[in-house]
Amino acid sequence: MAEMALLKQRKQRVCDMIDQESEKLYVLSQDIWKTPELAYKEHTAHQLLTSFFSSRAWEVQAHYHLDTAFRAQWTSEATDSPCLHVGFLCEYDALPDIGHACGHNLIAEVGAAAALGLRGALESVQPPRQVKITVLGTPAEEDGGGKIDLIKAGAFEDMDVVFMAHPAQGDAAYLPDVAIHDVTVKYYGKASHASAYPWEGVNALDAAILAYNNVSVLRQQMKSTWRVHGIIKNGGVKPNIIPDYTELEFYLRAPSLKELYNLQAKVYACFNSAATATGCKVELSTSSYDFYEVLPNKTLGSIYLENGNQLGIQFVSLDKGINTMAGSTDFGNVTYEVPGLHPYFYIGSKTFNHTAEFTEATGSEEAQYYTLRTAKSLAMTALDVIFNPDLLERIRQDWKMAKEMEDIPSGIDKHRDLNCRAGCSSFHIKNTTE
Ligand SMILES: NCCCC[C@H](NC(=O)CCCN)C(=O)O
Repeated sequence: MAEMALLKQRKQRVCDMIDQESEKLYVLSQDIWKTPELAYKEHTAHQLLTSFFSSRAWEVQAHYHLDTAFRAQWTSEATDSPCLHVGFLCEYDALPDIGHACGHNLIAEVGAAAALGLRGALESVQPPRQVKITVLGTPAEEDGGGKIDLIKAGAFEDMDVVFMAHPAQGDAAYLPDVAIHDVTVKYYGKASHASAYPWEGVNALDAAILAYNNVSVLRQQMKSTWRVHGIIKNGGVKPNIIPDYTELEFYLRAPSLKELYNLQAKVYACFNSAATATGCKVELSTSSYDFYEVLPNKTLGSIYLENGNQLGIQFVSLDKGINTMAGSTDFGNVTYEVPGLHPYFYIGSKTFNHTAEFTEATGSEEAQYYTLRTAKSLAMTALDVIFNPDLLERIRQDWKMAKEMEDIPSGIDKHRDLNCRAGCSSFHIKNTTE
């Protein structure tokens, strides 16, 4: 009973600590929201966040493996037991033209607030074992996948559990974020005067249209959980010049890597056959890592639900979920490295991510109550893991089982691109350290 009472006290300390910092946390997320920056170019956000932690006596490493990534760390007083390492992730990249329409400014705030709250609780009571808290600033979720660069740099190697949370239309401990593969399709033909001697041309726009229509007819054979969506970025320059170059961009998604690989082969056949039919050359390339699906962790999810319920969160269940199909996130790749939890949280608006209306909602004061409540729930979940060693063992068991369910197709070098196996001619990651 005493232990329970103590834990309750510590959780209250988490909430008090976050409430004490609410003003500064709001300013932090507002300043990020007001200066939307794209993937790998989040220089202002990086500066705001590193200053935020440096001014609170965290050990900060700016430009951590990436120009706009950072690491902030705090370790409790040393005891003789092995250290337990908890990670909180901050995202802060915006979308082109519509700013923070996915609320990554609030993701950063949640990560910062949860870390402050957990540290506050641990400083007020000596934990039974040494605890290290790491806040990782992970740029470029919307385009490229900064977390994967950090995985490859070893940033997650000794973490025991990692948390973040994402704004949405309701609260859910887990949504099935799916695996994704991006591909850019370039067709090369031969220009000619479209009226005088069209027969001399090789029409790259015909190839693009055929490719798009090939995918459209493929849809009737696609599983309902697969997604293929794309745009034509370049369709030619003038009607009287047979296009000698066209460019398309597609995202392919599936609930698992195995299915993504299967889907990719089918869609690549659509692109290649359009080249054959028109006599064009085709080049398939990507500038983003493949994101893996987010592996669920039942134990972490149930602890989070308990803590969220204590704070009055009304969770939606998957069957009545806000949306049983989520998007994709490079947090999925992180869950293959370390047990993780990536809940969704209501921000006071039913508008949809990636819309101008959601941008307004993520910059609103109303979002703050929900954002801080989510941070409290995450930090309280971390406290449960720290003070109940059995939980960590169960979390690890869940993680091992989830990974075994989705053994990555053999021969795929983890966190490289599936393209290597499916005929993609080039794979170049936009990486500011190059
Ligand atoms: N390489 C493209 C990645 C697109 C990621 C993008 N992510 C989000 O919208 C955040 C969803 C959070 N689960 C997507 O289109 O899914």
